[in-house]
Amino acid sequence: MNEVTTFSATVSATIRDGILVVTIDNAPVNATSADVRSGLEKALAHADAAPGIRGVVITGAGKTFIGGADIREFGKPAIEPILPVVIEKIEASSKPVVAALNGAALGGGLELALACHYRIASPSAQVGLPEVKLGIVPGAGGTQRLPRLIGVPAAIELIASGRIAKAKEALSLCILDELAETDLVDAAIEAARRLTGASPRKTGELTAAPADPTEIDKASGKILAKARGQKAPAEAVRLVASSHRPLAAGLADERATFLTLRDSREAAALRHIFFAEREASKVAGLEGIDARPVVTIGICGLGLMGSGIAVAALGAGYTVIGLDQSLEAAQKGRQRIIGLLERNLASGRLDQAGFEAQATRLSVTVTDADLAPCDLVIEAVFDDLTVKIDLFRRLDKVVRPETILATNTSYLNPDEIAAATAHPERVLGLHFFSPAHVMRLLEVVRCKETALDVLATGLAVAKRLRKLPVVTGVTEGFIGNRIFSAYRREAEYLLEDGALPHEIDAALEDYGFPMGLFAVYDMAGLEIAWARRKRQAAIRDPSERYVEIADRLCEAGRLGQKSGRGWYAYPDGKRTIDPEVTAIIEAERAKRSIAARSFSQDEIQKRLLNAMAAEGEALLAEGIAARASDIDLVMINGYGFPAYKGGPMFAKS
Ligand SMILES: CCCCCCCCCCCCC[C@H](O)CC(=O)SCCNC(=O)CCNC(=O)[C@H](O)C(C)(C)COP(=O)(O)OP(=O)(O)OC[C@H]1O[C@@H](n2cnc3c(N)ncnc32)[C@H](O)[C@@H]1OP(=O)(O)O
Ligand SMILES: NC(=O)c1ccc[n+]([C@@H]2O[C@H](COP(=O)([O-])OP(=O)(O)OC[C@H]3O[C@@H](n4cnc5c(N)ncnc54)[C@H](O)[C@@H]3O)[C@@H](O)[C@H]2O)c1
Repeated sequence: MNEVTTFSATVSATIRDGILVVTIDNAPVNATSADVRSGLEKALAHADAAPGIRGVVITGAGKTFIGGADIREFGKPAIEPILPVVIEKIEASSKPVVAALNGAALGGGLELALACHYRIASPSAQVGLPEVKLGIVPGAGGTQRLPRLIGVPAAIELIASGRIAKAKEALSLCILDELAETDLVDAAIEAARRLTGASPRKTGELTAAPADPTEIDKASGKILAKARGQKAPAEAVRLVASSHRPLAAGLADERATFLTLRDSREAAALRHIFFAEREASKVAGLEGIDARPVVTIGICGLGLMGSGIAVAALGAGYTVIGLDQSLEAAQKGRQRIIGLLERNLASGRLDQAGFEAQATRLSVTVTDADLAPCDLVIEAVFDDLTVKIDLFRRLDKVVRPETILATNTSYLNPDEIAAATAHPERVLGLHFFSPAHVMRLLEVVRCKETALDVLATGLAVAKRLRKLPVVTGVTEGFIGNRIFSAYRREAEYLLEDGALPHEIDAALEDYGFPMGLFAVYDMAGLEIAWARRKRQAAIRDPSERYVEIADRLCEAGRLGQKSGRGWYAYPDGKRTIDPEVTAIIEAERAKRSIAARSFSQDEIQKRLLNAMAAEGEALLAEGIAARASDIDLVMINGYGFPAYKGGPMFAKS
């Protein structure tokens, strides 16, 4: 058994065939924390001083090589040695240093590997510089070394997008030198021995050929357009595009840029979201509670939502049994689902074998009894309480006692649905967002009676569906639609008070929303909200301010884009300010004797953000939302709130 040398709590090494094999073991993702950096520095010094050591291999314990710098250290005083110093020592080593990527090499992890003299990876490894997703740029040489290896255009695309590349692509890009078909560390030791005595391959000594502006624009154009309003991607492009400079100058510029961005509000917001996403599935009281096994999912109602949910479930490996109310509807639903699978096949998201496997796991029926094998049944039938209650009572008779029943309702009360069944403890809400096979957000609705293991199962299914689950209590509209309603109400107050739809939409788009509220309304259609307002008219609180402008539009047949007119006119499909709408708004103001005034974009943004945050505070006070960051996740992932602003609760703080 080779003797183990410990250099720090998280860095140890053994010597094999004259090669020092250094292992980073810093759960959960081998982030380059201060202890890791210190251990690596000592290991390098040890190798340098030991005549019997001819080379070094650096690898990670567990399933990750290095998940990046330790994000939790950001915003705290730097602890020496800083990562760039460790990386420079690797590159300057007189003995060959080989990176053995046993898993993901991301951010600082890839930057460390780029400074090694050879990079070998397991076929399952992934590489990337995702720093822009945290509002920063690579700060340990990535913007300077990567283009020296793969060229400026390819480096711009990877760094400005922050995307992750699989091992095969990384090899083809020359980020990696070799894929280990056998034991990774054995192959890395062999590589280190081959490099012993040869002149070291120092990435930093390569020269990045200058790229011409057209190449730079081609590599960055779409990425920067999509990242509208964010600083980091543009800074990444600038740093990579100027990587033909001497290395020292490029590294200095990169570090200064990294530090500026790291301390920005945008980076703080994106770090907030990074950790919020991981917090959201941690529900108090579920520790040690096992989820029930789910293999077969029933989906009742194969319309817009049900078909999307079916595609998501098939893609996650579940068997799906779809039920609709007639053979025609069931067949139509099946066709809709197969059509979506065929789109995935055509786009390359699915290969032929995958398509056939998923299609084989789908069956549709009109017979309740065919749902007997289901471990979970999700209903997505008409949003009518009687229909849903009747369905759940029918399901009670055919599924097993441990089968979980979930409702996808947007606005009905899941507690009322649960109360109508024989086993309310097995009922919860799974509120998908449309299109259900695309949108990550999934509100997991905890009903009054929902059992803990049922809730745990909902979260486990959400994770397997690659959704972002956020637990909510029962209230009308749950977290997202309740805040959206408050935000819409405030926007309509602003209309009565003097603003116009295009001014409000411009203020929202200036803030970072991809599309303003009224433009979204026209796209979704005004009739659903109108029908709900008419249903609620009888129970509306007369003391509450109610704006009738939207009712006037609907009464005039202005139901949105599909009717050619809504909050805007759409001559030849182009959204256009419509004086008729302005006249309707002015008439409503006159009815209320409101003296209209103009509003600045800042005033509009503040009023709408305050309305969202106030409703969020109410949701927290009522115990509907467990934490403010959950509310931020819902508004970012379900309603277009710009992630780099952190969400309404973060923005308010
Ligand atoms: C005078 C001197 C002044 C100072 C000078 C300073 C000079 C400049 C120094 C520059 C140093 C920076 C260098 C570098 O360019 C910057 C970076 O590397 S930023 C980080 C980049 N990496 C990432 O963005 C990857 C983030 N992580 C992931 O994508 C995933 O976690 C994963 C690695 C793919 C693993 O995925 P999963 O297996 O699903 O695991 P989870 O995502 O659930 O995470 C598990 C657990 O780990 C926590 N975690 C993950 N990554 C990090 C991280 N990088 N830092 C800290 N913690 C991390 C995550 O929050 C989970 O925690 P838990 O919920 O379990 O508590
Ligand atoms: N549309 C959205 O954006 C959205 C978003 C989230 C949640 N939801 C909720 O999802 C549910 C379905 O919405 P949708 O937009 O998919 O509706 P839809 O009209 O597109 O589909 C409903 C489907 O249910 C079927 N159906 C109706 N009654 C049935 C019954 N008794 N048994 C079996 N099948 C029956 C219909 O034939 C139809 O195929 C609603 O509760 C809605 O609130 C909708």
